This record gives sequence, C-alpha cells and structure tokens, in this order.
Amino acid sequence: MTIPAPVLPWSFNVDPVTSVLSLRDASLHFGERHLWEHLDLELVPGEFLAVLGPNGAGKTSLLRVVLGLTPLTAGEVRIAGEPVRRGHRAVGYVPQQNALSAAAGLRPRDLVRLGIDGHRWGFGGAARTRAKVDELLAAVGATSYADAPLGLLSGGEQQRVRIAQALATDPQLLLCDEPLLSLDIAHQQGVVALLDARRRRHGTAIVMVTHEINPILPYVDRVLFVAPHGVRLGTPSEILTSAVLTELYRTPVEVVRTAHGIAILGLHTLPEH
Ligand SMILES: Nc1ncnc2c1ncn2[C@@H]1O[C@H](COP(=O)(O)OP(=O)(O)OP(=O)(O)O)[C@@H](O)[C@H]1O
Repeated sequence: MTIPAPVLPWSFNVDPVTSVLSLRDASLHFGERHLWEHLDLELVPGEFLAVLGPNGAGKTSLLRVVLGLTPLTAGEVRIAGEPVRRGHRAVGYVPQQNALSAAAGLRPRDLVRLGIDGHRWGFGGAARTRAKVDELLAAVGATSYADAPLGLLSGGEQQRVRIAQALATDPQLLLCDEPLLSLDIAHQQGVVALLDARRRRHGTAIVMVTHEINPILPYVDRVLFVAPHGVRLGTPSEILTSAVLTELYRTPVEVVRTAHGIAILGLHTLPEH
C-alpha cells in the first residue's frame, strides 16, 4: 500500500488563526506544584507531535487541558481558533488502555457507534450510522473482529477500535494517551503507521503522549519534552540531545543514537523502553 505524500509541506511557523491547537504562554499549577510554565505551541494540520517526559511531569494533564477538563493556571488554549470546551467535535481522544475495561462486554461496532451517538450529530438514520461505523472500522483494519467481544481482543486490536471510536467525528486533532502501552513491537508499529496514514490522508493533527520513543521516531515532526526543569519544543534532532536533556533534568543525561533508534542513559526517571 502506498501512502500519499503529506497533505502539507511541514512548516511550523503557523498563523495562529489556522492552527489546530494553540497554546500561548500556558502554565499549569496544582497548588504549590508547578507542572509546566510559559508553554507556546501552534500545531499545524497533519502534524505529528510526541509529548515525552518522565512520570508525573504533566503530560496527561496537558491533554486534559486540551480536552477542556482542566483549566490553565495562566495563558490561553484554543482549538481551531475557538476556546477549548468538553466534547469539542474537532477533538478526538484515545484514552489510556485501562479506560476500556468497563466496555469489555461490548462489541467494537457498539463502541464506535457510541463515538458517533455521543456527539449527537443528527447523523441521518440507522442505515447511515451503520455505514459510518463500518467505514470507521474498515479504516483501522478492524472489520474482521467488528462483532467480537472487546474483552477477547488483543491489545493491538483493542487499540485500533479505540482509534476508530476517536475518529467518529472526523476530528481535526487526535489526542492519544500512551496508545503503545503494553503492545509488542509489531503492534506498536501497526498503530503508529495507522495514525501516520490518517494524518497524511486527512490532515488530522496527532498529539501522542508516550514513553516509547523509538517506534514513533521515524514519523514525528516535533517533540514536546515535559521535564522537571522546563518544557522544550522542537524537532526530534533538536530536542533529543544530551545537551538539551541534561539541561531539562539538571543532571548528566546521555542520548546515544544507534542503527535501531536512540537510547537515553543516565536517569532512572527517563522514559522507559
Ligand atoms: N487535579 C489534580 N489536582 C492535583 N494534582 C494533580 C491533578 N491532576 C494531576 N495531578 C498531579 O499532577 C502530576 C502530573 O500528572 P500527569 O498525569 O499529568 O503526569 P504524566 O506526565 O502524564 O505522568 P505519567 O507518565 O506517569 O502518566 C501528578 O503528580 C498528578 O498527581
């Protein structure tokens, strides 16, 4: 299968009006705890952004801000030029895997239909809804197990169904919280390739929180590294360096590049592989 060229020549100097996600001088504190401060980001349509950093740095909290669930302490966040709000149709969300356990008895097609119904489109009748569910399941390669109980599917199969559900509103922005967790390398690569194809074909911007750097490295455009001593945004080669990570952790960190990807050495608290 050939994947068409990207929808846009990547340029990160985006006009804030056309940006899918805009954070300006954004800070998030919980009481005395300052998770991140002065974050500026304009996300291009079709861009693939990886959010990396140690446990507890504030990566999931960033997704919650974009979902309209947690207010910023300071600054501004907008989705496609509008203020964030819960259930914004332009935003799809793939939650962490454990969120699915309550739905284990459902079938994939039920879960995907919930993604459509939950947004109350007035979609135009049962037949159209059924066709849309079939289309979404086919797009993620889940047609063959569309009627199996979710609880019996493998982690990789469940992840495809979650992605299909998150795409039910044809979002401009897809937020994924550790979608590669507990998948083997082949399934990790399958999920990343699926997301990459989506953003290339439809211009859906992807924001992925992950501890797994190597499976995504060939695809990501930019990295947002959230660390104990600051946040840094840039291309992977700008951010994933010994100098930058040593500065962000204020302790010596070494980034080693091999033919198979990168290894980050020097800290117990760094992303696990
Ligand atoms: N509503 C809240 N009130 C107070 N503290 C909170 C709240 N939400 C999150 N926190 C704290 O903020 C910190 C960051 O949490 P978050 O889940 O964003 O981290 P993370 O970078 O996603 O971590 P992990 O990699 O472990 O998933 C944690 O210490 C968490 O306990």
